[in-house]
Amino acid sequence: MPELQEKVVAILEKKIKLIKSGEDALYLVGPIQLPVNLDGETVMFQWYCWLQCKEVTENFERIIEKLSSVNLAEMQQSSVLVYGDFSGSEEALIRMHSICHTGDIFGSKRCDCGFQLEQSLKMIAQHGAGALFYLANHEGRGIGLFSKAMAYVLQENGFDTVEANLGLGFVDDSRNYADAIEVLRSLRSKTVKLITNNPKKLDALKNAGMDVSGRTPLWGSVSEYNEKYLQTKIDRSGHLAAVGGCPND
Ligand SMILES: Nc1nc2c(ncn2[C@@H]2O[C@H](COP(=O)(O)OP(=O)(O)OP(=O)(O)O)[C@@H](O)[C@H]2O)c(=O)[nH]1
Repeated sequence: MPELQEKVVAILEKKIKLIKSGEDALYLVGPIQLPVNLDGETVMFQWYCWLQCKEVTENFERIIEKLSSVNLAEMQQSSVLVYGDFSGSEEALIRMHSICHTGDIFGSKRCDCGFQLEQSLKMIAQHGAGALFYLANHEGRGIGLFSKAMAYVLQENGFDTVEANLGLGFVDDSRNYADAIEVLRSLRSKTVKLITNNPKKLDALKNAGMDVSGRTPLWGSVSEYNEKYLQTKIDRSGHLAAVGGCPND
């Protein structure tokens, strides 16, 4: 093996972990220090990214070798930002955040995603220990970005968010949390509290056998742009309204 490659493998081997997920492998790389700007303050998170692969091996050299020939930029990879003593602390707050190109990146006010992303990082840091999973294959509640654009066109023509997904031949919500749960399991075995208004996320964790102590709701402010979207979440998607309604609260 050429000297440069040997050096690369020696460094990376110490930072890669194999996690089995059914028949497949999840390769988790990290922790990597990530200084994040939260309201002008620099908050240090530990960042991990994972890759799902058919090949299950602890010979990480093989995985590293393959990277440059697989066009990973054309695919989606998810990651997690961890704060504090995540494995050891008694109480940890977690957020399973579904990617939202328009809300998280552009700051669109049609949804509450950008607000929830920033706010949950602040809540985790304030709490002292926790993790935000950024789930990159969840765009549009699982329909993908192009289809979400189509759904937005339908919404501009009177459809609500659920009708738009159904009208395009999708189910309302096809998100899967299995990978993220495996990664969570590898980082923490103690109880977690979930930041969400969505009971399906709680169920996904509980059904996978995770020890979930409850949830912390997170609603932003209502505006003329997101009013219908937020109301549809409560009326049709089963989200728990800001006041009452959740036995875990
Ligand atoms: N199909 C569709 N997806 C949307 C729309 N607006 C936001 N999203 C996606 O919805 C996902 C976020 O889901 P939400 O239902 O807002 O919230 P949640 O994640 O289920 O629940 P919380 O944990 O309470 O935030 C992200 O993947 C967004 O890309 C929309 O109008 N149509």
